[in-house]
Order: sequence, then structure tokens, then C-alpha cells
Amino acid sequence: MSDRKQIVLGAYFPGVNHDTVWSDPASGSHIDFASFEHWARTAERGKLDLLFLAEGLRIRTRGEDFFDQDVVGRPDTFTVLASLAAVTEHIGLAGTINSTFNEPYELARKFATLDVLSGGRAAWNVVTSSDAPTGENFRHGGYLGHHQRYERAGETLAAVRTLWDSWGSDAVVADPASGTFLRDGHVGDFALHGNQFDIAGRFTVPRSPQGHPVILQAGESPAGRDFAAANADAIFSRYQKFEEARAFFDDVKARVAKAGRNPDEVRILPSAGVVLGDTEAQARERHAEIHDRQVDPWTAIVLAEMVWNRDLSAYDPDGPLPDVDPTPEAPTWIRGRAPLTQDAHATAKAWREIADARGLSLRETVKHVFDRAVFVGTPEHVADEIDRYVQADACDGFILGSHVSPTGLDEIVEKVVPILADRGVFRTDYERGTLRENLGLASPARFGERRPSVVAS
Ligand SMILES: Cc1cc2nc3c(=O)[nH]c(=O)nc-3n(C[C@H](O)[C@H](O)[C@H](O)COP(=O)(O)O)c2cc1C
Repeated sequence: MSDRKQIVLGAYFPGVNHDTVWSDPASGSHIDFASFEHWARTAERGKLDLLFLAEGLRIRTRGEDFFDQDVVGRPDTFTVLASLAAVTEHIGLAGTINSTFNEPYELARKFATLDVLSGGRAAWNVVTSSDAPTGENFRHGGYLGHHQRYERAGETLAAVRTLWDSWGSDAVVADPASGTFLRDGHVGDFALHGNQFDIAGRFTVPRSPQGHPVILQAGESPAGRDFAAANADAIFSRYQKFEEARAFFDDVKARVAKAGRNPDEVRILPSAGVVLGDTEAQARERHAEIHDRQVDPWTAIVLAEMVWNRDLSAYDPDGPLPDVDPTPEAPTWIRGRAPLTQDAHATAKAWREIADARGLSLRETVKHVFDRAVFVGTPEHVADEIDRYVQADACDGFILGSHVSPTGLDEIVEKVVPILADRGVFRTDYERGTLRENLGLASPARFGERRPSVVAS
């Protein structure tokens, strides 16, 4: 094995949105098991580290209508991942699950169960969701402010870890000679008292192979980054351009050190769309065609509306950017997805500067800003780029995808991944057992010392 940094690679399942072209004749169902199975088997053929499912808990709306550019109708994550556990052997199974609307007991049971069923391959991408209307779907029918979302995320994760730890790895004796099944009568006992939870009882799932499934996180704000720095094994990021990826990497690794952890313990993994061609020119041409279909004129308007937070349907997509200011204080116009910006005025200003400097129309500006194809080129070029980012500490790897689901991953696995393996920066086969081991992550023993926000009595 090479002494260069080993690359972590995952695959995301593309939903129906402006990253994908659902109308492409090569696109299959986004909900049939056959699609998930094809995607998972392909990723495992490439020896990738993990499969990654995002979560959309609400149909997205624009004003009073469906936002049909970005539907994100998604089946339940746990059910999909559990069924994929049955048709794969080695690859990690990462599910995005919200900490704002779920209870620790349910979360701990479901992830421990997935970990048991998959032989130690479960991972939880802890998101807090910044989308108020999503809360209306749930039992409390409400929503938490930003600060409370992260307070709840911290307490939820600490509580979940406590539940996972409530069964020691030697709790099940199962000794026929003595007739002893469990070591003692207190297996699974817990009592947790915090601002968000006051719960006590017995946890029911024996310790899973990883002890603690791998924790991922995806957040933007300083609170989100601090939560990830204190708690995550890996961070899913949307910082894909080299310089911004490096800035995010430096920022988060500094926060990890400040949280008292070793920065090497946390993997930073941006998402990256890939477009391949036999020549650079062919790849660029293919990308231009795909991108034109991803951001059609109406999609350009609604993506701009996400920044302006107002109806822009009267504007010409081939004309200039809107001459009005964003209204971030108004009721949310496009609901059901993560905001594109924390500061709408600053983003609108940046878009205007791009449009002015390059002489771009509204649609061209949106296309320029939303270019999800991070890597465009020949397989050699794409492999070079992935390796360059990782060796230069712009990230530790990528969660890869394509505009076509589920078969888009095939050519990445067949053409790009083998080049990285030949270079000694990516595995040629699965060597170890659990996802945690495959990622070279710390053992969960360390979590015993840190449960800051929930006190076990
Ligand atoms: C790359 C990335 C992927 C995300 N995926 C999801 C998702 O699948 N489901 C979800 O509810 N939120 C998702 N989020 C939203 C985050 O949970 C978070 O609420 C949002 O980025 C705002 O950041 P903040 O919570 O730190 O303010 C994602 C965020 C990022 C950066």
C-alpha cells in the first residue's frame, strides 16, 4: 500500500432534482428496489466505502404549488438500507436521519438493528433540518429554533450513545451448561435527564458489531460545524471547488482540534457529480448537454427564487438577474429543502458580481453557480483530480454520483476507481470487517468519557 493518503469513496443515490435528469431515457425508477440494488451492487463492485441516502421528509413546495423541479419523493431510509444489507456484504450503509423529529430510543434501536443485520456496516448522517414545515408532519407538529435544534442534536446523539453502551459486549453469555443467557439483571438499564429528554428504561438491542455505528454530519452554520467537530466521524459537505473545499477542511479540522479530538479522526467528504468522456472535449460537450437539461429555464427561475425568497416568475430567464432585493424575512417561498444560503443579500450580491463580470443572463448565472459536476473529463483526469484534492488536504474523499440514477455510477466504478486503486490510493479489495474499521476510525470506547449534555443518573 502506498504511503500517500488513502481516499475514502462513497456513492449517493440521486433523487429527482436539479442534480439529476429524470427525463433521460437511461434514468430508471427512483423508488423501485431494483434501482437501489443495482446502485448498491455497483458501488460494492468498486469496493467503495459506503452508500449514502439523503432524507427528504416533505414534498417540496413553491408558494401553494408543488415544486416539481425538485420533488424528492423518497422511500423510508431504514427499510431501504436494511434490504440493501441483504444483497451486499462489505459496503457501509449510511442513512440521513433527522435528530429534530426522532426520539433517541427509536434512533438507537433502528441503527443498532441495522448494524446487527449488516454485520457492522451502519452509519447515521445526523441532520437537524432547517425546514420548519417539515415539523408539521411529526407528532409535535412543531419546529425548533436554530440553537435548540443543535442542543437537541447534541442531547439526542449523547443519549443514543448511552443506549448503545447499555449492553456490554459480554452481556450475552448464552451458556447452556449453566443455563445462563444474560450476564446480569441490569442489561440495558438507562436513565437520562437533560433539557430535551427525561427518559429511563431498558434498551432492548444487544451491542452491535460496531458498538457505535459511524456518525456522519452535514451542516453549514458555525453551530452545525461545532456539532460535527465534537461528534462526527465524517462530514458530508457541499464545498466542492478546490479553494472552498480547502477552506472548509481547515475550518472544520481546527474546530475538531478545539473540541479536544485528533483532526485525523474526522473524514471530510464533499459530494461530487462526475461526467466522463473519452476525450476532454467529449466530456465537456456531454457535461454542457447535461447541465442544460439540469438547469432548464424554469428551474433557473425557481433556484433564483430560493435565494430571493419571492416569486420571480415575471422575470425572463434569458434576461438579467432580478432588479429587486431578496426578501429573506418574508414567509418561506420554496419549502421543504435546505436553504441555499445563510445570507440572501450577500448571495444575491455575489451572483450580481458574477453576472456582471462574465456578462451572464439569469439562467447562465444559475448554471454557473449550480454546477454539480465537480469532475468533468477523461477517467484519468477525474482520477487525477480526486487524488489531487485528497493529497492537498482539500478533503479526505468524496461521495460520488451522476445525473442518471441508478446506472450513472457504473462508469465511474468501471473507469475511474480502478485508476485510483492502481495508484495505491484506494483499496483493491475489502480487507477488514466493519465500516468503522474500513474507514480507520477510532473505536467507540472513547465516547464513554464524553456525554456533555445528558447526565446518566
Ligand atoms: C451536503 C449536505 C447534505 C444535506 N442533506 C440533508 C438531507 O438529506 N436531509 C435534511 O433534512 N437535511 C440535509 N442537510 C441540511 C442540514 O441538516 C442543515 O440543516 C443545513 O445544511 C443548514 O445548516 P445548519 O443546520 O448548520 O444551519 C444537508 C446539508 C448539507 C450541507
